[in-house]
Amino acid sequence: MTGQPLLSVRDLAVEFGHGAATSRPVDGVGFEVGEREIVGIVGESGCGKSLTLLALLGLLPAGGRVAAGSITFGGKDLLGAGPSVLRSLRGRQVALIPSDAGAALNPVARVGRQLRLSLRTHQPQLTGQQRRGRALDALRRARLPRPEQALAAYPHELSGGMQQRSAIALGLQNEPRLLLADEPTTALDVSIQAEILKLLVHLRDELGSAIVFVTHDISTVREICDRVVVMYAGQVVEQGGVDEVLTSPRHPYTAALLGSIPPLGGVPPEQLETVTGMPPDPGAWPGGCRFQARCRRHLSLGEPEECTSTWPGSADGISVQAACHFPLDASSLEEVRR
Ligand SMILES: Nc1ncnc2c1ncn2[C@@H]1O[C@H](COP(=O)(O)OP(=O)(O)OP(=O)(O)O)[C@@H](O)[C@H]1O
Repeated sequence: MTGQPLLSVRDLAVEFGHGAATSRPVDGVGFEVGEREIVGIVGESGCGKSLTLLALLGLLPAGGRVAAGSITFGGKDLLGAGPSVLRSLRGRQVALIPSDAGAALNPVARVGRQLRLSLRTHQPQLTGQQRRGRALDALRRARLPRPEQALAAYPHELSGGMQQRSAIALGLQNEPRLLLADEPTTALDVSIQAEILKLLVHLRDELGSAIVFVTHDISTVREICDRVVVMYAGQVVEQGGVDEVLTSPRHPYTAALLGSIPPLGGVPPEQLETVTGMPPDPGAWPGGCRFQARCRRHLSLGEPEECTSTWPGSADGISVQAACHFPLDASSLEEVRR
């Protein structure tokens, strides 16, 4: 990344509960997003990806709080910003594309009305006719086949793919600088998933928006992202350029995730591996490296003491490139893959 990042997240921690019942599902997360970059956040279910995204928008679920860290967007401190500043940023400069468009769209309002209402909130200077024109443009940009009909439709009258495109239109119509997409394709058929991914890349190219893309599927990261942030048990365990991280992962967890998808352009192995075992619970993080109990490298090195005693964490609030005491190189990567 060159120049000032658009978004900088440092040492972010999210907590629930109090006293002995406190849990910290996001624990010291740090990464940056440059203008026009597509950054993928990837990891197994429950590792804290969605909470990280929601914390950026000040939209944590009830009972959740940011317990530490800083979030800077376009040079502005988001955590110190009051609710009115956050409200004006949300939707206008930062927009969220949810995983379940059906739930995100209002079921009792026509799509066109929802688009126009959001435009009225964020761009009150527009006339009614301009709002209608913008709404139609947004649906065209989101590649809805019959945008005029979609404007007049209720969400339930549209297919899942069309609903998701409408939700994307809602997110992009104010031309935000940053789009946050939380598993935007999980509810869709495989062929439609690929189209939506292509659409996101196209929107980045056309509107110049940066995108943070959350997924549990590392193969989609390979398709659309410039950089990747790999999360495990509330922390970032590896981050860097997609080509580098996905061809030469340095953290054993990234290598394990990659072992569960077919290799790019290569012959798929007879059996794809899954990461064996379960991640630890956010209310009881183990000391040292949290992946250690499932780590083949730790086992093959004779269970070194460092792995259980210290976390090779973050530098200056930004998580390190590979948070491992014994990062993989070409030969040890082969070893953990065998
Ligand atoms: N409202 C809540 N109250 C208490 N704990 C919560 C709450 N929401 C999430 N958590 C905890 O935070 C963990 C991380 O949640 P998060 O939704 O960020 O995971 P994720 O990586 O996005 O998973 P998924 O891919 O399944 O969406 C959960 O496993 C849960 O333990």
